[in-house]
Amino acid sequence: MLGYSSVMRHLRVALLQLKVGKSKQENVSRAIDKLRGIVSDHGPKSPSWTGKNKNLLCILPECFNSPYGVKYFNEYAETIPDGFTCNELSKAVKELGIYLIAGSIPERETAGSSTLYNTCTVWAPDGTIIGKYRKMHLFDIDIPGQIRFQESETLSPGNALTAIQIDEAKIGLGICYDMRFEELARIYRNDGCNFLVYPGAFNMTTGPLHWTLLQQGRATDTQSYVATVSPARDESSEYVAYGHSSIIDPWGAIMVDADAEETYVVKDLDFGVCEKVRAQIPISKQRREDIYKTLKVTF
Ligand SMILES: NC(=O)CC(=O)C(=O)O
Repeated sequence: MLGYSSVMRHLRVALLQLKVGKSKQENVSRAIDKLRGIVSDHGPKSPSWTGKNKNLLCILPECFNSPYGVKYFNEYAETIPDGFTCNELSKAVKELGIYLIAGSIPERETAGSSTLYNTCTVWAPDGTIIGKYRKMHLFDIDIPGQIRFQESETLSPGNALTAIQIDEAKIGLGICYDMRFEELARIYRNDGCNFLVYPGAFNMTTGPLHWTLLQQGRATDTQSYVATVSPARDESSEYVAYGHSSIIDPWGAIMVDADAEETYVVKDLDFGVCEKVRAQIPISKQRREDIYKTLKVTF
């Protein structure tokens, strides 16, 4: 019984920090080629498979089929699940036998509609979608002289949380700017999640300051694993992504940081660690909901 539960607690996770360019077809086929490479080196039939894992979960970056910029979203948007990108992903996960959190793509609500979202789809090895999440907090910031970005000029916010179960991992989804909102992570934690996944594309202003700090914060708050997946840094693009796709463990320690170039990283996550941290530092039982609820904010 002990052996069985320890087998089931491990999930192998691969983050693909993809180079994203202007051709949608090339972006999608490049992602799928890279996934083939990951599966051949780290999938269940590879020599590196530990025997502890049941499944391989691969994760793509935010906006992996389109340049990240408000002027591109309408041109690149597709309906889900019948657009080009979803068709290709469905075939790929079936061929490769993997779970896939497909970063995000610009989504058109229905054919002919002008309503667009920044949307993450989650795929099972049988080629079906098992989750869909629309970015809830839009990235609208203005730091004079550094960066102004207003996703709300072309995108609408999603209004629903999405959690999915893969083996022992209960995964709460967010996209990039969502990581700044601790309430979202708290709701996922309260709902039993032990893994938070944020495809993201921070930039060269906010990335060095906040990217790792926020992930460590969310991991420490929720005593969960946190993974982020960014596009690779491309100094020649209009929006320069920070890179540094990472996994943070439930203690808040950095397990892996992919730096800036196109690459992938693979880690085996043991969800027994969440239980240990939660038992040893039992903050979720020590929360003073009685005070938080009645506290009058006077400022
Ligand atoms: N791109 C984003 O959604 C968020 C970001 O870059 C930031 O919060 O900084």
